[in-house]
Amino acid sequence: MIIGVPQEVKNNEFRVGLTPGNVSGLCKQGHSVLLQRGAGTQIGLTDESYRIAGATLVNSAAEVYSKSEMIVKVKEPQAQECAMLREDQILFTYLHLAPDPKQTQALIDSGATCIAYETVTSRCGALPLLAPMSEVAGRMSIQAAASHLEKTHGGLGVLMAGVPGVAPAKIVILGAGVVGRNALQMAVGLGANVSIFDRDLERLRQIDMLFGNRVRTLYSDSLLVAQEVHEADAVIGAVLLPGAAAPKLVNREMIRKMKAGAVVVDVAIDQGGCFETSKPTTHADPTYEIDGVIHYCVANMPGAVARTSTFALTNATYPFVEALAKRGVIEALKQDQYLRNGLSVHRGVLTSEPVAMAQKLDFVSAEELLAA
Ligand SMILES: NC(=O)C1=CN([C@@H]2O[C@H](COP(=O)(O)OP(=O)(O)OC[C@H]3O[C@@H](n4cnc5c(N)ncnc54)[C@H](O)[C@@H]3O)[C@@H](O)[C@H]2O)C=CC1
Ligand SMILES: CC(=O)C(=O)O
Ligand SMILES: [Mg+2]
Repeated sequence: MIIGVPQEVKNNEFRVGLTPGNVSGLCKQGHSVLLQRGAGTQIGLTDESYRIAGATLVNSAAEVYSKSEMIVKVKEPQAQECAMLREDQILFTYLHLAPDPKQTQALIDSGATCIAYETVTSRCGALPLLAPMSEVAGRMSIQAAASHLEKTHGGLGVLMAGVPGVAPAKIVILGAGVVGRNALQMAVGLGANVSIFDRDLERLRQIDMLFGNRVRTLYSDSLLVAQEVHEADAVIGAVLLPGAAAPKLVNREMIRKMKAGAVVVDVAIDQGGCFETSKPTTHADPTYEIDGVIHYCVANMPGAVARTSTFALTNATYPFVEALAKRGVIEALKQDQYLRNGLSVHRGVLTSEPVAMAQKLDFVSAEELLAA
């Protein structure tokens, strides 16, 4: 198979879909890789290292898209990228379609087969291609909160850890999944006063066993969320209903009642965000203020630590790239129900039920469509 890797075009996005090691593995199996020149240069993955691994370097994204049978990338395709997709092509990347009707329509119109990293599942129902970036973003969320709590960044002027005689910051984490648990680990490490919410009691039990009374585990009840958010110095939004639009746990009224200079970091922004006041921001301009509360809503947080993130992401995605290249998309999807859970759009048909529900569209399940 001819596999194409374009350079990412989203704001301050320096991750790459495949590493030189991945390229070498694919070429040894008889596949060809077309890589846009410069795709990894910014993170120390030189064109020369890709060339030695076996990639053919091309000058433009247009050339990658026009000659490849499968496009492997990182972020959801931007409008100019959707326009280059073809009917017989496979797109393997993050999509985050639920809050994005324009991209959904563009992918349907393209006729391509589009598989979303974020809804591929594992045997136990986890999200193995989302998890590594959630680990990165979860850890970064506390760095972002700590930095924006500083006065020079518009914050309250609070040191996350406090000092002897002065209390540490109060951090509230909404969601105890991968993002939430990684945020928790960092916040506890810094000595913050942390509360974490979820509806999954098993997750809260595991946290309780690990952290004991250093952390408050709380069931996600709206009154309790309102009370904790009111008292918080920083709130991390980390909830997810896989594939669907994020539930809004914090409304405008709750934001208005927060302290001036408090910070909200809405990691769930890629699925529409869990604060009513959230809107996507970029690394170039990561924050805005509403009712005195600093909002950090960067939809590609791991892009800031793109070298770490590229290796973490491709460690998880590469086995699926191999399977798609070896078997072809139809056989790979038929043989692997977990990969099939990632299928979102196939030859002009939407196959994701949560996206269909979020956008009031029709869908056909992947099973039904592939059997036809
Ligand atoms: N902004 C960015 O750069 C990045 C964003 N993300 C996003 O972060 C979000 C979280 O991802 P993960 O932690 O991997 O998901 P996850 O599935 O591991 O965890 C989500 C948690 O939310 C909980 N939850 C659902 N509804 C809830 C409610 N009403 N109240 C409390 N908890 C609730 C679930 O029980 C689950 O434990 C996703 O939207 C993901 O796409 C992930 C990586 C990077
Ligand atoms: C998951 C995601 O949106 C990201 O890594 O950018
Ligand atoms: Mg206020």
